[in-house]
Amino acid sequence: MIPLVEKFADTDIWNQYLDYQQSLLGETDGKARWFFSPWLFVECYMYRRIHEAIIQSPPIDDFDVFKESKDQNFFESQESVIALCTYLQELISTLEVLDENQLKNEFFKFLQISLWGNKCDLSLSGGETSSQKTNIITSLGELQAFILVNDMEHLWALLRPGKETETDSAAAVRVAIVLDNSGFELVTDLVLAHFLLSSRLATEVHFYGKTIPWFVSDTTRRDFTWLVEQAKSSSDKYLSRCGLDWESYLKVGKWVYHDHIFWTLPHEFCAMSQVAPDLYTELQKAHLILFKGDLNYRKLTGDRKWEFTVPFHQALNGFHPAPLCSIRTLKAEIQVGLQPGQGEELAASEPSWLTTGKYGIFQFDGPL
Ligand SMILES: O=P(O)(O)OC[C@H]1O[C@](O)(CO)[C@@H](O)[C@@H]1O
Ligand SMILES: [Mn+2]
Repeated sequence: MIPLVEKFADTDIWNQYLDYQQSLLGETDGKARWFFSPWLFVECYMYRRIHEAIIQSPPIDDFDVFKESKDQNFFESQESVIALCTYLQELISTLEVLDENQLKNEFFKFLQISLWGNKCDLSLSGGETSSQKTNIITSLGELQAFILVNDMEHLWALLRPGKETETDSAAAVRVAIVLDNSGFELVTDLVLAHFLLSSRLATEVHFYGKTIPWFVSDTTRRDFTWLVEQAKSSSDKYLSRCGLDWESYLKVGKWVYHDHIFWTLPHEFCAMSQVAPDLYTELQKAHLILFKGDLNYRKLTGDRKWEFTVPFHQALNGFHPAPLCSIRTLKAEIQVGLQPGQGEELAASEPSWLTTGKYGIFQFDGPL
């Protein structure tokens, strides 16, 4: 693990972190290196080194090596994307007549769509195609059995109409979504955000993406804008309707896209208030923060070898800008907040339960 040389916004922080990792090693350990240093660190470092190679190579210094596969994932998921947008637009026209229970059911549906959308990342599949080919809405029922931690009720309690915390019905309700993968997963997140606004469960949604190409399929500002443009220019009337709505949400500021270098640093999130206090302050403005995906979960929990039953709140190690929820399919060998015996039982019947993306969680850490 050699220091970064090319001057970039995060170069110094990265090199300090390399020194820090080296300082954790004993005299006989040698240099920090692949297969020896913590996986979270070396894996992030690999993607940052790819970026270093690119920025050292004008005129392709803003080339995104993963762009083509991200775009392909979106195109290959067309049918599912259209099915989702059709469902959403038709639902919106009936929203006024839904009672509270029906609204809650729809909210839960969009949350689950966003959860299973996280199966579609390109890092786990080694860059091989990982698009969504079936209609996810009709599969939600059978997938429910694979949700290991389900705190959706807490999210409802936090956002539902007439919630206890509501003093002024016109008050702003900000939901933050820390994005993960572009392509199909991003569509599921946008559809969820669209539903939140249309149903007035939220008044503004803030998205957080990556400043550089990351873990193959993660969303950058360019991916985000590209996807909205693609939707807009689609020949499908529901998808193009969604694209137009998304564009206008962005224009009027009901949707805001933010990037910050912190998301592509190797630090766990409990270091955010120190390393990126401005971002921490920004997140504190949210009523609820949704963290999408596996890598965010690893960073939330510090990617440590926690016991399965350790409370989520403890694993967060003081990270609590606002009530937050991880929405993640399991792809890495870490999981906290399970019932006693739950992890052991799964391990006995299915040794790869932690890494295949088959299982999912909605894991919530509420108001303090
Ligand atoms: O896109 P996600 O859900 O963060 O998944 C990425 C995951 O894939 C891997 O790169 C490989 O399993 C993990 O390191 C990482 O946590
Ligand atoms: Mn990802």
